[in-house]
Order: sequence, then C-alpha cells, then structure tokens
Amino acid sequence: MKPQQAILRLGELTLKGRNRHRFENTIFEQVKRTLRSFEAVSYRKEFGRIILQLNGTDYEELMPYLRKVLGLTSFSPVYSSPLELERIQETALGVIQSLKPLPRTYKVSVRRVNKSFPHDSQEMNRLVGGCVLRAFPDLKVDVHRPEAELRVEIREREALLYCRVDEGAGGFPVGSNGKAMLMLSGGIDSPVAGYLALRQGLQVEAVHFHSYPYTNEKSQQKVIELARKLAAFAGPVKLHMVSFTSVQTKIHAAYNQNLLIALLRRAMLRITEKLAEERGAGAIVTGESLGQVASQTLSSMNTIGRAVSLPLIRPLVCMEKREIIRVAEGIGTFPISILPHEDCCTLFLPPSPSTNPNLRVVESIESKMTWLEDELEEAVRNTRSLLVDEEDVVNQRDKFASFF
Ligand SMILES: Nc1ncnc2c1ncn2[C@@H]1O[C@H](COP(=O)(O)OP(=O)(O)OP(=O)(O)O)[C@@H](O)[C@H]1O
Repeated sequence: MKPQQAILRLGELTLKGRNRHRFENTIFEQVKRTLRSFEAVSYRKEFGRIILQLNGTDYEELMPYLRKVLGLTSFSPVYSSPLELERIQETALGVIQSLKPLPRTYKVSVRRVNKSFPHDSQEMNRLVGGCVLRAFPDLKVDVHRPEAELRVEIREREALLYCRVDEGAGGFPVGSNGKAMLMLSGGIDSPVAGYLALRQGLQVEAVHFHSYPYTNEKSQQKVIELARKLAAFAGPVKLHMVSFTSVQTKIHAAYNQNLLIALLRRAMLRITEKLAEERGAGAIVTGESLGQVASQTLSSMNTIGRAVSLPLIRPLVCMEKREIIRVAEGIGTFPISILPHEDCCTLFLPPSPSTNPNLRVVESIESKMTWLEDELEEAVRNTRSLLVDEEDVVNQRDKFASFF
C-alpha cells in the first residue's frame, strides 16, 4: 500500500501574527523549489498546511528533501480510501501495518467533514478502532498518551487516513526575521553558523575574504561549494568575494606582532559592516565558538567585535566541536569543509597571537594607520559578487538524499 498524499505542517509561530500569509507563501514556494525534480507532484495550501498530491511519487524519496525546508515542523504520508466502511477499515489496517516498529498503544480520531456519510464520528471511532484491535491483538487503546494516533478524515469524495508523523527541520521560514551578512570561511564552523541563522529565519548573504594570489583559487571554489549547500535550504545565496590581499599586506607591513590577528579580524568585520550597509543587512553572523582558538577567547571576541556597531550573531558560541560537526554532517558541508584550504588569516600569522588583546592598544595601533579607512573602502569597491544556487538536484539526487 502506497500513500497518495502527504500533509506538511507549518510551525505554530509561522501561523500566527500579521505576516502569516507571507510566511506561508515563503514555505510553500520553498517546498515547490526543493521538490522541483519530482515533476509528478502537485501542491495546494489548506488551513495552514500544505498538501502534496504524490501522483505515484514515492513518499520515502521525498523525505530527505522535505527535511531541508525550514519552517516545516512535521509531515505525514496520507492514504486515501473510497467512502465505504469496509474499504476505510482495510486502509486503516494497512496504515497501522506500515508503522515500523508497531506501536504498543494507539487511538483512533475520526473527523467527519462530509455529513452525508452514514456513520458519525463516534460510531466511526468504534467501527475502525474495533477492527484494528481484532487484527492487532497486542495493541492497546490509550486515549491520553498513545504512541500512535490514527487519524481518519471523512471528506466529500474520499476518506483520508494517516498515522505516521515525520519530524521536519522546524525553525522559521527563511527571511522571516530579516537579513544578515554571514562571514563564510572555508572551515567547518561558519557554514554551520550560516545554517543555524537561516533556520532562525534570517536571510543571509555570505562574505568571503581571500588573499589571492597568496591563497589559491581552489580555496575560493571550496567556499562556492559551501554556499551551494546553504542554497539548498535558502534558495540562491549571494556570495561576496572580498580581496583582502592589499589590506592584509599593508597591515602586516605596519605591524607584525602578537596583535596582528585582532587587527586583521577587525578589518574584516569593518569591511563586512560596510557591505551590510550597502545590502540592507541588520547583523553579522560568524562561526566563532568560545575558546576554540586564540582569536576566540572572550577577551579576543570583545576586542575584535568592538570594531563594528552592527549586532554580531555567533550561533556556535556555546556549542562544542562534536555538536558542530554533527550539524555539519547533517547539512552536507562537513566533507567539503575538511578538504585542505588556505585561509587568508593563517598566511601572516605572528609566532604567538595574543589571547588577551587589549582594546585600547589595538585602537591606538589602528589610529596610526591613516591609510586604513581608504584601504577598507577600496576592498569594498573591488568586491566581486555572485549568486550561488544549489547543485543540479536532478543529477545529484542519490548523493543529495544520503545526507540525512
Ligand atoms: N577568510 C574568511 N572569510 C570570511 N570569514 C572568515 C574568514 N576567516 C574567518 N572568518 C570568520 O571568522 C570566524 C572565526 O574564524 P577562525 O578562523 O578564527 O575560526 P574557525 O573556528 O577556524 O572558523 P571556521 O571553521 O568557520 O573557519 C569564522 O567562523 C568566520 O565566520
């Protein structure tokens, strides 16, 4: 027995408030975009849910794709039956049989929309429930906390039955909480930070700093690949490629001691803030995680972060590396992130970067770099921007599905 439909449920927050229709539409469009390679599927909105008509498409094949849609809390395969009692009972048995593992307790909930159907909801609860109990003698009824709830909807033309509930990505629809710039390096952390920001409803534009020709083109290609992975959740992602070579070499020539990393990171942040102003973004997202490296001590984060006035969002700040890696594996960025790459900031590393950079000292060094502001402006002017879309989902279907 194969399901004919799927019900997709939207998060409660999405369904409330003034922007409800906009949020619903965002998710609706994202579902259609994500499933675009399944040409037979058709879509409709219904009472804050999305209904897919599968038209022969295998529900299991859709699942890894549906899990990428942010703002969907859960989804269920739905079985259709003609409006005849015996056929509805037969379908109910099939639905229970399809649950793996079989539940120990269950309840039936019938809703009769079609009042011309001869049995009312109470009667149907009994007629369907009794039939299930006879077929599965080990199953017990628990109306308060059942392991499975078999829902039966008696509609005008058919009865719809479903029981299984698969968990979705949750979160908010992309863009429902505004826009932020994501500082995207080639490492493990920043793509995860980007995903968490997207899941929280932020639309992100990525900014990458490279020091070509000191860093090679492969490193830039790697960042494009990472942005592609984020695009699977967000739709096409704008990626701003900033050449940091000139800023970096000038700062390095003027100061080459233990505060160099703090100076370079502050310059990056200030360029990102300028791009954010141009692009109408209200925050900067980074992949910093407390204590990971010298530039991520509390003191370093403070001295570096003070370079800008936009809010800095650090989704990973209190996550440990194992958790971060688990998310990176789930969203498919991990295998890309661990490929070898050259990061611009590791090129001119001082022998012992300070873990406790003093803000006043850093500001005083910067105040002597009278050319710095012009250099930052120049870097913004020379930024190359591209729109990165996810890989061709039709050809990559097998690879894509194995991420979850
Ligand atoms: N070349 C870069 N381009 C854009 N952002 C960068 C770059 N290098 C670092 N960042 C930002 O600064 C954050 C901290 O970088 P750092 O190299 O100190 O830490 P990390 O733990 O190695 O981060 P990641 O794994 O994301 O590279 C990164 O997560 C990213 O947001």
